[in-house]
Amino acid sequence: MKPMKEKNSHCIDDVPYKHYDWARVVGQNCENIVGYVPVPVGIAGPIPIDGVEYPIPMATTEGALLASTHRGARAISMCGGCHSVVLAEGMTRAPVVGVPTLAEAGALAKFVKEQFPLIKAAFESTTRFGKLLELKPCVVGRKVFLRFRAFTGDAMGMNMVTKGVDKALSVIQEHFPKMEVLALSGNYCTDKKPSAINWIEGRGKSVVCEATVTADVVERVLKTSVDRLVQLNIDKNYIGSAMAGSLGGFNAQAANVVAAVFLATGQDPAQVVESSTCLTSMTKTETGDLIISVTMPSIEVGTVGGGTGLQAQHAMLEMIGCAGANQAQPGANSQLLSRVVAAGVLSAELSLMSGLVAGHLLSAHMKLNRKQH
Ligand SMILES: CC(C)(COP(=O)([O-])OP(=O)([O-])OC[C@H]1O[C@@H](n2cnc3c(N)ncnc32)[C@H](O)[C@@H]1OP(=O)([O-])[O-])[C@@H](O)C(=O)NCCC(=O)NCCSC(=O)C[C@@](C)(O)CC(=O)[O-]
Ligand SMILES: NC(=O)C1=CN([C@@H]2O[C@H](COP(=O)(O)OP(=O)(O)OC[C@H]3O[C@@H](n4cnc5c(N)ncnc54)[C@H](OP(=O)(O)O)[C@@H]3O)[C@@H](O)[C@H]2O)C=CC1
Repeated sequence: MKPMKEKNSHCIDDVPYKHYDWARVVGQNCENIVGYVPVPVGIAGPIPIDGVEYPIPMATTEGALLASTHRGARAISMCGGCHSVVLAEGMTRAPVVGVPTLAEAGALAKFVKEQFPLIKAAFESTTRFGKLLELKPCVVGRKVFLRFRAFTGDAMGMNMVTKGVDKALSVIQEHFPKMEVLALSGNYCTDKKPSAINWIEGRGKSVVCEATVTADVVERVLKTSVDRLVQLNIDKNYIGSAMAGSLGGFNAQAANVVAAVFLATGQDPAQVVESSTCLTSMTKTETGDLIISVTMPSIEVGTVGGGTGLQAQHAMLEMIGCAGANQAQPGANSQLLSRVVAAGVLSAELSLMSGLVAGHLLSAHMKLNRKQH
């Protein structure tokens, strides 16, 4: 396959297109191709996560972001690393269907709960790896939203789940012949939009990551104090975000790391919306050290499918040690990637919050994020 370079060459001469594996791209990743847009990629860390060191690959054009994440990772590493827990996982898809009466809407909601095994079997007949975990109905007048939640192994799972849902709906329709599928996605999923449902119930991987950073390292590496960090976390990430009416934005810069790791590892960049919802917590221990954690209920990542098979993105996943499908334990690779994302966010939160307390944000960005003319 040759890209459409010649056709549009009057305006896209500077867009590179050579030396790219187009055969892999076509039919999976892009249409109307004119080339590719190179984005610089760097590596923060490594950072020990649950006793093993991992690099954090990040693609970005924001100078100071890698330096900041690296500093946070270094401070955490000096104190023994971080710990993570994947609390839950499950990709969701919620079609909206219409029925002729409210009574039928109620009956449908009851049916999907009572006949879950039947629906699960239909869903799982479409995939080797997908496992339907839950089906939550939401009745609004004569419309019913059906939020399917499934384990998707090492895939992020949107195609997989949508395929399974389509099949499940055809089985439900046999029992509700007047049911009309209005759309395979009814926004109650919720994919690529801010929503309280993902923040409260989770989507993709729900991960918490924590580290204890000694007061000495806070002072030497981060140039601030535990007390000042804890206080700013309350003022900025809790009170400031509350006053702004924030939805899952109780953090300083989670989206910075999520976006950069997503680009570097072939994730769907639009899912940064919900994947970067995060609450950053900071407390002081009895011995005066800092406990910092990030709680991230909807990290949507995969190590197979999407852009994860592209050469450079695959190489980044290989470097972490989670490329492709985990044959021994499907899902273990994508879980590891979600923990690396959370550890990167933890590092960046620690460093930016320290930079803000110390008054270094502007000077760091003037030095690393703007060319001196
Ligand atoms: C820039 C630093 C790290 C300097 O930090 P520093 O403490 O002055 O630097 P240092 O020279 O003393 O070095 C300390 C460690 O930082 C790292 N480090 C230091 N410099 C580099 C570098 N050039 N390249 C790579 N790593 C670097 C490195 O790990 C080093 O240790 P070493 O390994 O040398 O022993 C610090 O001032 C900082 O982190 N500032 C905050 C900047 C930041 O977080 N920017 C992120 C984007 S802000 C944004 O987009 C979101 C925002 C702000 O709008 C959100 C909001 O509303 O809050
Ligand atoms: N359809 C939609 O509505 C949306 C699609 N997307 C896009 O969907 C794509 C991602 O979809 P996704 O389903 O993740 O990927 P793919 O569509 O690439 O499908 C991945 C498939 O890989 C197979 N597979 C092999 N090994 C494993 C393993 N260990 N674990 C899991 N699956 C394995 C599975 O096949 P099998 O199931 O046959 O067993 C799985 O369905 C991205 O490009 C994203 O941008 C994003 C948002 C919405």
